[in-house]
Amino acid sequence: MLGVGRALVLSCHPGPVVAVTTLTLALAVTAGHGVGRCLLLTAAVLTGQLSVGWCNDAYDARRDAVNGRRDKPVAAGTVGQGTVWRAAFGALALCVPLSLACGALAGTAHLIAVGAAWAYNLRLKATPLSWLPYAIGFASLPALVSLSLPGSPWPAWWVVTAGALLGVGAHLADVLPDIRADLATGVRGLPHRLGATRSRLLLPVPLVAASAVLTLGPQGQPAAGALLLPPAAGAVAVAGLLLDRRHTKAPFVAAVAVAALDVGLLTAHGTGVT
Ligand SMILES: CC(C)=CCC/C(C)=C/CC/C(C)=C/COP(=O)(O)OP(=O)(O)O
Repeated sequence: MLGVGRALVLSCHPGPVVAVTTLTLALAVTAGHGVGRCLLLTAAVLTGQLSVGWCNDAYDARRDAVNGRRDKPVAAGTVGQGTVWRAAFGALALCVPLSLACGALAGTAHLIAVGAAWAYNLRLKATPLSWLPYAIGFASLPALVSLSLPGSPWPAWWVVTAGALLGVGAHLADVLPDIRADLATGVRGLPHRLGATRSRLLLPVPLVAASAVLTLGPQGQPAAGALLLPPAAGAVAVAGLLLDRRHTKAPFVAAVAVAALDVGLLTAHGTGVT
């Protein structure tokens, strides 16, 4: 039983689940939500992320086994594929009412993103549009947080644009370590089509652009400290790329660190998300 629980934790893509859920909580606090609403938003995003992560591992089990992925519990035989599918649908069944409890528009924005992420798992990750579900997913988070405020205000264009750019960066960073193994099993998303070298060169671009949009987008003169954000984002992205020989997840950790810096800027300057 303990073994199955552990395998389910490892199978849900725990790193991205924790990162995306924590960033959403930080955004919710920044937007001025109370404790109860922060917990509801966090629960909606957590269940969505769990459903996406489990669906990904259950669907990819055969491919992961061919690639000898011992880090994948279903492929390694530690947990049954059916168990992980049931977990994915169970989490999705919780995600729907939790999302809609955040508000009809807010919940719809989040559920479109979760649907796009399932479409990534089942089809889009092997197409030139592999980046799109990530862009939709990350752009939906400020939309969920903003539309869940009293009066359902629309999120500011710059926070949605920055979210979409961070999503594209997260996609490039997530795929980089697996490009060769993916190509061997016929997965040809955008980073695979660009190739490892061009994907590496491209990775800092959306991460720096996201930080620049957040710095320059809000009305008024940006604070002097805020102008340091885009170069800092570039430095973090390049550091992630330089460290990836020793730590394959370094580019993804760098992308998450840039997102955390971006949310930190919003919090520090009280800019909010609307
Ligand atoms: C807010 C929201 C809904 C965001 C979701 C964005 C999104 C499309 C996430 C996909 C996450 C995921 C399971 C990637 C695994 O990809 P992989 O199969 O290429 O990598 P792997 O080999 O490590 O499993």
